[in-house]
Amino acid sequence: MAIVFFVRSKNANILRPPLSSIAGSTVDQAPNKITFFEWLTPLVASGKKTITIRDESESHYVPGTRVDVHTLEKDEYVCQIDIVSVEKIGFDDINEEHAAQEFIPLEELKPLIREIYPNDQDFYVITYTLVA
Ligand SMILES: CC(=O)Nc1ccn([C@H]2C[C@H](O)[C@@H](CO)O2)c(=O)n1
Repeated sequence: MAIVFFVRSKNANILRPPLSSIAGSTVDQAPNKITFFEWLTPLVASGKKTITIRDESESHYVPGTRVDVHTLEKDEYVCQIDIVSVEKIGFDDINEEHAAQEFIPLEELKPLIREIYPNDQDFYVITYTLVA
């Protein structure tokens, strides 16, 4: 059983859970590394690509945390990103807006996701910002 202590916000007279226990993932346990296919890393490092769509096993990133980006193939460090949000999405709901944020045409993005994850229906849109 998890016990969550509430703290009084400095800015408002409301009680909120401490940031370390929001959404079931704690900042302490948050992953601090993400890998991308090497061919995609220039898009991440230039700030052109601002989301990635992953399966449940790679969905445990925590908004507000900073993550090191490495290449999948050689595990080379590329840059850092700050996680903004992690939102569940069905494969059928992936649309042109996601494609623009992925910086990949939709007609390429959906087959790519299907190739990586042949059997999944549920995915997670991880939105991030490049750390300057
Ligand atoms: C291990 C693994 O699956 N790594 C992945 C998965 C996906 N991507 C990219 C490809 C697309 O841009 C989006 C959508 O899945 O994420 C990746 O770079 N590495």
